[in-house]
Amino acid sequence: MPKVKTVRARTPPEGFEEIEPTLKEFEQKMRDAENDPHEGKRRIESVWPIMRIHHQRSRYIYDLYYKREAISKELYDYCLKKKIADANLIAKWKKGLGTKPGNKPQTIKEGGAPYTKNKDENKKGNDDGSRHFGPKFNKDLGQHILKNPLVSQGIVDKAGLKQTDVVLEVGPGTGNLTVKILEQAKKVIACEADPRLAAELVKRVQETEYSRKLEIMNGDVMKQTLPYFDTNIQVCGTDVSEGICVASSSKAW
Ligand SMILES: C[S@@+](CC[C@H](N)C(=O)[O-])C[C@H]1O[C@@H](n2cnc3c(N)ncnc32)[C@H](O)[C@@H]1O
Repeated sequence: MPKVKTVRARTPPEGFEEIEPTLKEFEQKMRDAENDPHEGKRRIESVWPIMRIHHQRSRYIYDLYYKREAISKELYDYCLKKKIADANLIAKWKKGLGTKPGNKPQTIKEGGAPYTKNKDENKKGNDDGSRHFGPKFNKDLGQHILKNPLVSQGIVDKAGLKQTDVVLEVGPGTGNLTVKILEQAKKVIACEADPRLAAELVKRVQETEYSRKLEIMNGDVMKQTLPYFDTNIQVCGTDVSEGICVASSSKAW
């Protein structure tokens, strides 16, 4: 008698049951976002929340595997294969993983950033034992600093700021763009996730005529209760931007 071929659904790898409740929550949020009425909204406004959840779910898997080392390679691969996590997004984040031994560390060189003023004071050792000036960029936070003042000025000019505007700047870094905004606006609320850079920005502006116009919020913008603002300016290199657009859209956008 010929053998009866049975098709068995592949059971998820071990550990899946631990992440399943969170994945179900994401699934529910995604369904809610998809079913949200779209009337009266621009297409991009309807898509933002969906993209945001898509990013968050991929980030969850990425963090579990690469940062927290909490899931196996098998489970990670399964999540990619089942499109629970977006392989393209993860490839992008992986490129920004911190300094690996042997990689050349990046430093902040831009003029005006206080790191370069006193090189001896700022000398720091790297993971690989080499020396460099200033703190390392945290590429996970998309830290690429605007170096060309003409570019910063161009961004501010394009924003068409009024002297009465309260501007929310997300990710001011060391403040190259912030100082240009401060020249044009009534007030800048700058929200920076990296406390080292926020501290540099404080130092840079204190004792200048702009210090009273600048309010610095320390931390992830997505976790803040944002005060009122008229305009949002951001040069953000991370996946938070869609979320911030959503946060901003309820105000001035
Ligand atoms: C591309 S850099 C831009 C720095 C600065 N705006 C400039 O143009 O020179 C992005 C900045 O956003 C900050 N950042 C990234 N994610 C953030 C978040 N979720 N909340 C607040 N700041 C964030 C980073 O620490 C970094 O300083």
